[in-house]
Amino acid sequence: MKLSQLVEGGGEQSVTGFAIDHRKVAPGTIFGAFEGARVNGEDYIPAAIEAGAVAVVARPGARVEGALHIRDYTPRETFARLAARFFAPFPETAVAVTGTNGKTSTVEMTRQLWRMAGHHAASIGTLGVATADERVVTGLTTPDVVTFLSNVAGLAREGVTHLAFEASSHGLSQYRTEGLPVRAAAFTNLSRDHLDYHGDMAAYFTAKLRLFAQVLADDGTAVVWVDDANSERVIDIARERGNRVFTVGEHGDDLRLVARAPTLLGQGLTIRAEGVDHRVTLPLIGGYQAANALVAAGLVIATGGDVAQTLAGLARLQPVRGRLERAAITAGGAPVYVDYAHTPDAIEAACAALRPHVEGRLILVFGAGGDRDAGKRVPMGQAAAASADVVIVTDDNPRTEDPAMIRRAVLEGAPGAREIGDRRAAIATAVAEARAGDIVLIAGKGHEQGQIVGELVLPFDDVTVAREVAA
Ligand SMILES: CC(=O)N[C@H]1[C@@H](OP(=O)(O)OP(=O)(O)OC[C@H]2O[C@@H](n3ccc(=O)[nH]c3=O)[C@H](O)[C@@H]2O)O[C@H](CO)[C@@H](O)[C@@H]1O[C@H](C)C(=O)N[C@@H](C)C(=O)N[C@H](CCC(=O)O)C(=O)O
Ligand SMILES: Nc1ncnc2c1ncn2[C@@H]1O[C@H](COP(=O)(O)OP(=O)(O)OP(=O)(O)O)[C@@H](O)[C@H]1O
Ligand SMILES: N[C@H](CCC[C@H](N)C(=O)O)C(=O)O
Ligand SMILES: [Mg+2]
Repeated sequence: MKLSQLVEGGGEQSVTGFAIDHRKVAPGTIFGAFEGARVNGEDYIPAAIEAGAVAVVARPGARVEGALHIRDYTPRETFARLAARFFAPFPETAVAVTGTNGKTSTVEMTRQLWRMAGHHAASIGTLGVATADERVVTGLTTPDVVTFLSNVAGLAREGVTHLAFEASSHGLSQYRTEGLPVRAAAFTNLSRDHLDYHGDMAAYFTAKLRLFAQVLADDGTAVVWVDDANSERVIDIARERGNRVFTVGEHGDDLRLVARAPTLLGQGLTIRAEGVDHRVTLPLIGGYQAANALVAAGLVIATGGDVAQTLAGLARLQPVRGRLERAAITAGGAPVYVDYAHTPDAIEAACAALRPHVEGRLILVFGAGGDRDAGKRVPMGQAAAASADVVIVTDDNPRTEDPAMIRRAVLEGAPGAREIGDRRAAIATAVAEARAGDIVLIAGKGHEQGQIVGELVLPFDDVTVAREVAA
């Protein structure tokens, strides 16, 4: 592709790729120079040009000498749109999911439902880039724009026609997924997280709302979990733009959860759609998993899926890695679950999911991450104290912070809790103390394969450790 084909004023040079990191620039690259949270990418413009950049997308005030300056006050957006034109074509049906909790679960379930309907489907999110056959980990929930668009194009080349991806608030505010037509966008819920990055709840919500205000295609559908206090805002935005709105939940108009009854290994759901009641047994426990399954079904139906077939498919959903995953049974006969709850709301939801199955005590092991929203630590402690019977506070990715200080904040919210910093020892204690009728919940790390201490990632997997100490 020639530069002139991408931008007005561009010359006849060949464009060979896109980069947002000057270290990845090769001859023919278009470089995106953005102000970041850590450094200013504009400082690397000379080095990028030295390495062969033919054009630089940057703010009008940036100094660009020796390459075409593509000027824009929101350079990330322009960069993404140009990159999308370069990387296209993409899968014809792409849908996005945002919300504080439930994105990974929903995109995984959407992919599974599409596959059951015979589509070649993929998902992109915290668990990586996944198709029915393989999974490649990217490290971020919403990868950077170049990684994202090149992967999406790669999926299309492999024959993928249906893609569900997670739109994190960081990803939305950094325009990591712009330029790809989004046929349907889902909202799961909003609660406290990431205020270290966004500052306050209003800014955090605004970042998420951009999915509906700007990213969703003009003729796309907003799929909204209506039983969240913040859903009304999402619906208002979609209506103002003239988008179709598809509501899901106990108060949903399109998929109404009429009844939900926990069974030993799952739950019976009655879902009303187009005036007809569909009864399905979801093979997953917990209200939150029912919610995510319904939103996934909403996305599939909103993009052309058959209602009865899609709802019937819910009965065949496979568990999502690290989300209420049953890891082991203790010698005393208590089941041990691993879950990815790392917000106050998620801790409450994960405990509520298990509560109907607890005859004795719910024993919770969890911690809060370092270099992340410090303000969620006390509320996480409070949620734990209110939802579990025995609470053990431990470490979860202290990163560059002092783990004892993180635990102290969590314990402020859960004064009756025990403190065992070493995560393996904490899990071992919970497992040893559990009796028949109790349930152990290990929260916060889910699928994660490491404990991040300083700059080091020490191998650690809650499921494996639970099995080892329960053996
Ligand atoms: C806070 C945050 O979102 N940071 C991400 C973001 O950084 P940034 O744009 O602020 O970048 P910066 O490091 O200040 O650098 C500015 C610019 O200079 C460029 N640069 C920088 C250094 C250099 O030598 N040369 C160079 O060109 C960078 O590529 C960047 O474009 O862009 C970087 C490049 O794509 C990401 O690697 C980085 O993720 C960091 C590692 C991170 O930890 N992100 C987490 C918080 C995150 O994004 N999480 C969300 C949500 C998680 C969830 O709850 O699901 C996610 O989607 O994963
Ligand atoms: N719909 C929901 N309502 C409340 N809590 C939920 C919901 N879905 C998931 N959770 C909780 O959040 C945890 C993380 O779920 P999931 O990974 O699907 O969310 P996510 O939005 O992708 O998270 P992340 O922001 O880390 O990417 C789950 O393990 C569970 O404890
Ligand atoms: N994507 C989330 C995951 C947090 C998981 C928890 N284990 C932690 O490290 O806080 C984040 O980066 O904030
Ligand atoms: Mg996720």
